[in-house]
Amino acid sequence: MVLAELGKSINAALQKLSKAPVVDEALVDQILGEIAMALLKADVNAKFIKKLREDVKMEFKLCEEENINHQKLIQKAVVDGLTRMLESDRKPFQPKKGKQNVIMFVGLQGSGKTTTCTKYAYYYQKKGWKVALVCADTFRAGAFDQLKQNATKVRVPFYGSYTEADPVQIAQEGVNVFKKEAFEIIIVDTSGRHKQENDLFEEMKQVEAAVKPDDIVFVMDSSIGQACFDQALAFKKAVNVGSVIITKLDGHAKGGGALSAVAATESPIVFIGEGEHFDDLESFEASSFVRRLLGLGDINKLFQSVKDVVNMRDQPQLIQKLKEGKFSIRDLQTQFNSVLKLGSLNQFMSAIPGMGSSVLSKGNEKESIKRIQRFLCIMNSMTADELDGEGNLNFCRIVRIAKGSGTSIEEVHILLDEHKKLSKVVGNLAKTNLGGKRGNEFEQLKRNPQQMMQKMKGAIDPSMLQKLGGMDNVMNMMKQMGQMDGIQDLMKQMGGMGGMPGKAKRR
Ligand SMILES: Nc1nc2c(ncn2[C@@H]2O[C@H](COP(=O)(O)OP(=O)(O)OP(=O)(O)O)[C@@H](O)[C@H]2O)c(=O)[nH]1
Repeated sequence: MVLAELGKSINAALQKLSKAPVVDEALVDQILGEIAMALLKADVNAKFIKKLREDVKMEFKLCEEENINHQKLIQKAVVDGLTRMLESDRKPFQPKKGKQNVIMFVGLQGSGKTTTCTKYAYYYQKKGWKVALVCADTFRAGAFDQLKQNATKVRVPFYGSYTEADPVQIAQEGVNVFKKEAFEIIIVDTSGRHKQENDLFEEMKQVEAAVKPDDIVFVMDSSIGQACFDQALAFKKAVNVGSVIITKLDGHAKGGGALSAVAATESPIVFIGEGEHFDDLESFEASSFVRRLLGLGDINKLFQSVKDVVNMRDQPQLIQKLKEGKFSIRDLQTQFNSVLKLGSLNQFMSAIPGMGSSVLSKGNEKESIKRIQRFLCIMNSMTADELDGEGNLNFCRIVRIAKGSGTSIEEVHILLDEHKKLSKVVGNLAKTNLGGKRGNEFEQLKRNPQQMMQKMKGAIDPSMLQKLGGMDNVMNMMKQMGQMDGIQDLMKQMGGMGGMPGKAKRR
């Protein structure tokens, strides 16, 4: 069961609450049973599931008599329970600027340790840190070459040896060299090992003693399932693990093992790996993760992605057009090009409440990107008039565009339909004037949620409202947006991105 399926199963169980005429203890027990089954299938440890059931049940009992929305209450209790499971009491290690932070990576063979070391190096290098890599893996033939190639690709200095067989010596020498050169983050990649390999565990302890790391990161492959707990525990017992990185969450991972790793190591998850590229590393925040898992959307992440990629000063014309409710095929083309700049399309899509069902998010990440690329091919085959028009193309033109782009007539129709839907959303949002001439109106509305709700209800197409997860979800988005800086700019951007299935950008 992949993570998205876990989210779907939990949601399906929760939906029953909203359909039931009466929410009583028996129904709650049945729903919790279904959620427990879904979590078990996703490799979540039975002990945690039991605790979650107890917590949710207690929450329900406390409020059973009250006249409140029980579906919301239980959904919140499930979200909170899962979030608590994924959080550790221990604060994640934060490297200190201007200091020499030594980070040692440990993990099982093939867990993605070497790849993750490089991702970690690249992540900090992009943020302006002086980063270096040391290869202390003398166990696996080719490990040094792999790290060397990776380091070269991301232009991070590296240290290793083809001749020296003692990993402890290499680790120590490498760390000393980079410390002298005032590198701020020195990453030590160690040999991968199995739990049973006592010699290698001993070696890991010696490397730890030699380089005295500021943090030890345990890298765990999310697909190893229920074995996670024991494996993580074995590493924790051997060395002072301080952080966890879960890899391969993009694949057919069950994900539940992540919970076990947190419990066994008593250490926080700091990042998750979601692909083989060096920028497929995402900093981890438990509540965002759970909200995305359950398809509830994560508006903070959405805006961060938008802020990361979209420089609004570069798009004044687009913003002006959006204010006026205009959205041409060329605008769609601009947005699709931005989508491809974002780290991950599906991550971005999952941050938009209710957007999981869009044509652009169907299938896996690669399929979605491919679909966008094909849409871009279609748009590249259009004339300037067609790009700047409103998308009312006659059949002859559609046939010509399909032929010219090497796609099909059906695909051109799908693109035009998507564009039509989006233009409608943009038009409706413009009608609300959320980013328009009377900019202060939004400020006033923000202070009056009831009035805001009425305005939004009238302005948004009912089917789009459903896509956005209903009025409550939209209001939640509003609330979250209200707490953010540059809210009006972001609202304008939502006009451009909004409703727009798949506005991710690839860096
Ligand atoms: N899909 C996916 N693949 C990953 C991810 N992280 C690593 N991989 C792949 O997993 C495989 C093993 O990764 P390595 O980095 O070589 O693993 P390792 O733990 O260093 O291996 P040892 O040196 O043998 O211990 C490679 O093919 C990586 O490209 C991820 O987040 N997602």
